[in-house]
Amino acid sequence: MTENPIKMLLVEDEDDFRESCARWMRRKGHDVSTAASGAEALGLCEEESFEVAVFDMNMPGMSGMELLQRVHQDKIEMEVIILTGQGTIETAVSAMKLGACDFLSKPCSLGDLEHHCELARDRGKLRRENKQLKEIISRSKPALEMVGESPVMKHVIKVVQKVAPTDKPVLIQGESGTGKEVVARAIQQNSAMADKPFVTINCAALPEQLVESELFGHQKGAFTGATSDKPGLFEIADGGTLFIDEVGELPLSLQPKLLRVLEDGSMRRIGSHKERTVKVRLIAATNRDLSDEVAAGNFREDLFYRINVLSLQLPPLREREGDIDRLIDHYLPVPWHIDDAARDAMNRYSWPGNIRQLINVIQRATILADGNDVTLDDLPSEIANCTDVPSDRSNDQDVSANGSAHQAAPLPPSLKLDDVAKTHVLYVLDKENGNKAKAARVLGIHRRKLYRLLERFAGNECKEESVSAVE
Ligand SMILES: Nc1ncnc2c1ncn2[C@@H]1O[C@H](COP(=O)(O)OP(=O)(O)OP(=O)(O)O)[C@@H](O)[C@H]1O
Repeated sequence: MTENPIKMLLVEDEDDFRESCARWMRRKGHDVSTAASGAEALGLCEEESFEVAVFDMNMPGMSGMELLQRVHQDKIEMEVIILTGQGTIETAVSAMKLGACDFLSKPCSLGDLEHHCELARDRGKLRRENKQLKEIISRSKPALEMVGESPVMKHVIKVVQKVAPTDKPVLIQGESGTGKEVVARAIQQNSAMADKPFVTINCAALPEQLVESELFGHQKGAFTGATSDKPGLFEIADGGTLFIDEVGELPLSLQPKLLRVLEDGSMRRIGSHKERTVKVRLIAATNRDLSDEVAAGNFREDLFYRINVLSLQLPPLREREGDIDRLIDHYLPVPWHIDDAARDAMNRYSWPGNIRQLINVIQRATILADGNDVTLDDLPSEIANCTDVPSDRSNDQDVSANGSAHQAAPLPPSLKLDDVAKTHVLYVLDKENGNKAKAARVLGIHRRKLYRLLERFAGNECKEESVSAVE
């Protein structure tokens, strides 16, 4: 009995030959399905996936070659061996061109058939792994250095080291730009799955309809535009880690499907009846309070408990004592310097966009500065003119809405609230290079609310324009 059974499909119209091959392969421990025609074989391929298929070339109705063509067209993934009574070089070449991986002439010994099937299975496995690696390389970035020696960050690093070796789901919560993805990668790098896929998806960055197809894949024809079968990220991450960013944005309608795959690893591509099993460690992140979302009915309670087995709260940058200086030194390229006044201003500022914002400010400063010295003049005015006292030195300060110790300079009373909001929203959008999902996260509002605000601002502008035109 083999220790490594092949899941295979044998398509042969001659009943005796088909059944004797199948019996022999089953006795060897392989998982064999049989079909007496091409049409029957295609039906089976819709229900199940196979590692290897053996097609007889000469069958009434659909020939082995036509069947191979259909498999190729429908992008059914399996290794195909063609079996023929008249093994000519030309037929072999045509079959290979159509994607067959091997060719066997009848009569062949059953031992030969098994050997060729094993080779095909191994080749298919390598091909899939190769494809998977390419996907992962194109999606993933190298592990990033976690800068931070503040007591709160030392605590975070300790928790990361504790949770990483388990294969349990982890929920990372924290404001936008605090490094949730960096921490997710650190967890994966310190886990037993470090050399396995790390695949990411950001639910806020994708339209609702696309999230399901990205996560679970789809079958050809499942919806307009589904021109071929596509594996989902759960399949791509199989054996490794899936990082779902902004999990709070996951449409309510999709949440049962996520719960199911987390519970028993089973899932189906959109439009497919075929049940697939995956083993994936989930790391989810959110900049919202998910328990509030549960209370508001936007997030299923059972899913919340499922993903919140281990949780980690990332502190905002303003609460990381001493880390602003470390991050400035880390991100300021050699041979740049920053003067004390600029450094102090950066230490006073409350960084609503956290580390991401700090990196942008440094990049901007190195573009604007003369020579290699960053001064106050090279910082955005809200930082250069910031009069805040850093949170660690301001226990008796007022606490602003975003939790920072904040004493904002009063604005001229003549300003309308809408104008202030518009200026701030457009400023953040500009900072995020027009990326609305990111801007919404920095602003702490839902993406759809940002769209509504932008529409309103655009509407106001139109009204203003038409008013001045009338005037
Ligand atoms: N501890 C850290 N040390 C150095 N760089 C960091 C650290 N944490 C985050 N960064 C950098 O800050 C930027 C934002 O980090 P990241 O994308 O992980 O944040 P996030 O919390 O996932 O943001 P969002 O909620 O917007 O998705 C990245 O460029 C990342 O490399």
